[in-house]
Amino acid sequence: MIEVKNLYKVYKVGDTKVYALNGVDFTIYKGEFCAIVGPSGSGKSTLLNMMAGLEKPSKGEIVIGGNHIEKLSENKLVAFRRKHVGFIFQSYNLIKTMNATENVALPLSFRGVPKKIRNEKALKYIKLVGLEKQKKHMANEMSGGQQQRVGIARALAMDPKIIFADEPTGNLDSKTTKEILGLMQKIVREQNQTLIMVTHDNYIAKFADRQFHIVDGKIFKIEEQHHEDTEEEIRDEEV
Ligand SMILES: Nc1ncnc2c1ncn2[C@@H]1O[C@H](COP(=O)(O)OP(=O)(O)OP(=O)(O)O)[C@@H](O)[C@H]1O
Repeated sequence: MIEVKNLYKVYKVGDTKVYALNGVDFTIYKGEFCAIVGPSGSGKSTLLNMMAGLEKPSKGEIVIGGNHIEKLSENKLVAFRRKHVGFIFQSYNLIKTMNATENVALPLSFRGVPKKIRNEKALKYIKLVGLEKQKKHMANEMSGGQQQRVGIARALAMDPKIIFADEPTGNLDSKTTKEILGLMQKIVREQNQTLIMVTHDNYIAKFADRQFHIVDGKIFKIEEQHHEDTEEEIRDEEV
């Protein structure tokens, strides 16, 4: 699904060069839930932004579904993101004066989907994330965990090939964090979606099928997680 080859991103700060990405290589397969995990400043957001086509690499290749996205023009990148990519943010970014279902339906209206179809679709995904009872609740009448479920439903309703999540549970308590990560695992499995999550937290990264550990702009370890074992481990650990 995504091939990253020999990827570099160098920022110039005054006279010095910051190597935010320093030769990154990996492949992510369709249907995988991957975590990019590393400390603050290690290059996680830079890597995510590059894979999502939000920033251009200094060197290297990013091939998504056969397309070299580092070679696309800005207009083509916008079209690529609209068609293939979904985002889940830490801060949810919901419209406060709209209810849960309307928030999920909104991006579909930008795509020109007729009202009846977008409402049906929005409701389907609201149900999938377990919010049927709250479907008419305004965004600001919901808990953080419920708002993040709406954020997940909103990303999924666009049928993206790839979903990027940047610290998606950053504002949530430990119980809700587990619920949201469990939901993300379940959805990736059921819908055969590809999900890439960025986090600084090793515990959170364990919910992914594979973890890419990054430090100083380099991937130094790729770890596979067998979730039958993880559940035990996770139960024993503090969040
Ligand atoms: N626009 C920029 N200009 C200059 N340096 C940048 C820029 N963006 C990022 N950097 C530098 O690149 C490195 C990687 O930053 P990045 O934001 O990717 O790290 P991160 O792992 O996502 O950190 P955090 O967890 O704190 O968000 C850091 O040293 C940062 O200071």
